[in-house]
Amino acid sequence: MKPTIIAIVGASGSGKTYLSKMLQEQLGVYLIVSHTTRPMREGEIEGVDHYYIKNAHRFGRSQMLSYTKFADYEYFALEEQVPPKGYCAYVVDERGLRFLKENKSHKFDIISIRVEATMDTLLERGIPLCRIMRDEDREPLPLGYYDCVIENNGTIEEFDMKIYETYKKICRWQRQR
Ligand SMILES: Nc1ncnc2c1ncn2[C@@H]1O[C@H](COP(=O)(O)OP(=O)(O)OP(=O)(O)O)[C@@H](O)[C@H]1O
Repeated sequence: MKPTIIAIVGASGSGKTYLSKMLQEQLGVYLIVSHTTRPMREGEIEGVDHYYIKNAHRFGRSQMLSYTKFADYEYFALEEQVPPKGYCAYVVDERGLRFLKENKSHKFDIISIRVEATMDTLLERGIPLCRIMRDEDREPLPLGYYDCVIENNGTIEEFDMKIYETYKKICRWQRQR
């Protein structure tokens, strides 16, 4: 069986990082850490949140699992970061997900999760407006494009529960393949 990549997509501040850390820490899913040319934000850690690099030139496109340019910064992961079997989680944007599905489906099973949060929710959680506005650069995909959609407008406990249920569903699908 091919390795399964759980690709996580959502607006800035919607809860993608939280979801990926839940999968990693509570459910033992391997997490693919992206490389990025974006500067490190306060509180972020090299190798945990991203690998922070000056430019992507020394990495060939053929080595890349997925590549995207977002708000003038490059983001990518390498194919060699995918474990040889089992599940891994990967936070990507819409362009990255399309690239993955179109170019890597012969090597990996790609299951996408969309995290949805309203503008009111993002503002209530204190997500800075500049982070929300950056999302204008995104190329939205219809909700039907995703395998799973998680609405994250409630409490963190509700989100935890939805994450757990979604992961169980993905495991069930993969067992039945
Ligand atoms: N249901 C929730 N209730 C309260 N806080 C939440 C909930 N979901 C996520 N958060 C918090 O909202 C903040 C933003 O979440 P997170 O960092 O996971 O977003 P993100 O989608 O990864 O954002 P970005 O793309 O900008 O990195 C975090 O502090 C997270 O802990």
